[in-house]
Amino acid sequence: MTTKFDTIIIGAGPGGLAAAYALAEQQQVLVIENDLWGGTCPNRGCDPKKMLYSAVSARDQASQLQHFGLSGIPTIDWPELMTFKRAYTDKIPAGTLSGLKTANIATVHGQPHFVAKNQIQVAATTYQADYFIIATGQAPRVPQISGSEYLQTSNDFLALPELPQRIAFVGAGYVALELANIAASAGAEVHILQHNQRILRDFPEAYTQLLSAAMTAKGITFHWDTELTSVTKHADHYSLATNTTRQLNVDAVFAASGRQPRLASLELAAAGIDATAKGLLVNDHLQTTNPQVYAVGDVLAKKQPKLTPVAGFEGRYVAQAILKSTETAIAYPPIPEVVYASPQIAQVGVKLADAQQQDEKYQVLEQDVTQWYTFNRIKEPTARVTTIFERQTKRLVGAVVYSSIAEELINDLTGLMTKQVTKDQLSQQVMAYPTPASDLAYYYV
Ligand SMILES: Cc1cc2nc3c(=O)[nH]c(=O)nc-3n(C[C@H](O)[C@H](O)[C@H](O)COP(=O)(O)OP(=O)(O)OC[C@H]3O[C@@H](n4cnc5c(N)ncnc54)[C@H](O)[C@@H]3O)c2cc1C
Ligand SMILES: NC(=O)c1ccc[n+]([C@@H]2O[C@H](COP(=O)([O-])OP(=O)(O)OC[C@H]3O[C@@H](n4cnc5c(N)ncnc54)[C@H](O)[C@@H]3O)[C@@H](O)[C@H]2O)c1
Repeated sequence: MTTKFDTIIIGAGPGGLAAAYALAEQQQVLVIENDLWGGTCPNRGCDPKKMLYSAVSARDQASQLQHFGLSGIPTIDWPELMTFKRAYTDKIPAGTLSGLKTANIATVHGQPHFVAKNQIQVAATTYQADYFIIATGQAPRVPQISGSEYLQTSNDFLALPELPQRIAFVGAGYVALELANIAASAGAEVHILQHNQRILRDFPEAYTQLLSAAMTAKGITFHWDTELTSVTKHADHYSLATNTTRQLNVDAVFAASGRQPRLASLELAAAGIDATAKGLLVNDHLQTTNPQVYAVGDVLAKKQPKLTPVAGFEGRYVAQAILKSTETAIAYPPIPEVVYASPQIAQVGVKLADAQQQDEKYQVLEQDVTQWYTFNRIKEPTARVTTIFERQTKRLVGAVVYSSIAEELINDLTGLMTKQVTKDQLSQQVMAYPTPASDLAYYYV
């Protein structure tokens, strides 16, 4: 049996779904998913992580305000926190599926593979389309070492019914730091094994050092220059051997050393699509080496950060390209990145290291804002904001924020950057006071 659609989308995460809804107004669209409808972000990523983080950030605020009107630091009840998380995540797959059906988008659950340039097969059915969009995202990469079968991933962490007492994370990127912070706040003994001496390699080192010091002060142990070489299971714990003489005994160990594109089993060669270990190769219109097949989201080999809003932006762009309502190359706006630790680190636009190397082009304003009213009111131990301006135009082109309210501030700064708002224009706007936004003019040169 062959069934014909205008566009077939593989993967029902934020990227695939954004494209599906944008196309469905004018096209017959099929979405194929082989796991959870909704994808990583709402099921096993951003959203459940941040539900756990809600309790952590409330606890952080309470501990900062000890002796400033609050006494007693709340404790985190892990099983209750997980029930709170599940009340959200359990509804995602069915809710996503019903949204697709309401929008008249056809759905198939199963494992697809290409059989020709314009045909894909799921079980016994072959589906044909004018266009395809691959939006299959990434999966955690698990190091292939002796005992790797005992390594868990972020998927497992976000579903832990009980919090293990002693936990190790391998890697010191987004996933390791955010989950380690949650585990430590909830009362676990936490170890981070990092193969070099650098956390969050894309963020400025001066800021990441502040974060690793804050996490160390919270009781998290960083094992620098440490590579996990094997995991051995014992009756009631795991022992971790490393390249150093140190051996570590823990109750759970999580691989957080990066993610890899989910492409196996799609049989890309049958459709003439090229990929590397980093993901699908696309041109600046997000077409793969088969021009009828587009790709969006985390599955791309790209320099932009692999984040939910980026996947959604790409999904909407590809829908426009397929509907012929745009012929121009994709133009990404400034993309804010936030690491939800305690505190948060956020950045957007021109990287601080690049700006510092090009003094003739950029003016950098670095401010320790700890004593400013906004941060003092909530007793932040340390808060920093750096803004970067293009000298010639005086335009705000980049920012870095280290604070528990970095997520709000970086969005405000990203909005100003995207709309190219000058200091004079900003002074024409009245902000509610006192709020983080009412400080914005002070971040301008
Ligand atoms: C722990 C964690 C926390 C995160 N936190 C944040 C955050 O705070 N903010 C943020 O912006 N980003 C965050 N991210 C990243 C974010 O989840 C991704 O950028 C986003 O989900 C990418 O969307 P996508 O549609 O490209 O891929 P995905 O969301 O991964 O969706 C891909 C879909 O394709 C399906 N699929 C895969 N292979 C096939 C196949 N062969 N056939 C059919 N279907 C297939 C998958 O099952 C999945 O449903 C986090 C990620 C993780 C792991
Ligand atoms: N807040 C957010 O927006 C958020 C949160 C979580 C995840 N994410 C997304 O998910 C992606 C994946 O996150 P991640 O933390 O898994 O990856 P990452 O790339 O951020 O970090 C990987 C870490 O593993 C280390 N590493 C790399 N190779 C290794 C090896 N062979 N052995 C040991 N360690 C090794 C790296 O030095 C780094 O510390 C992020 O890049 C981001 O796109 C975003």
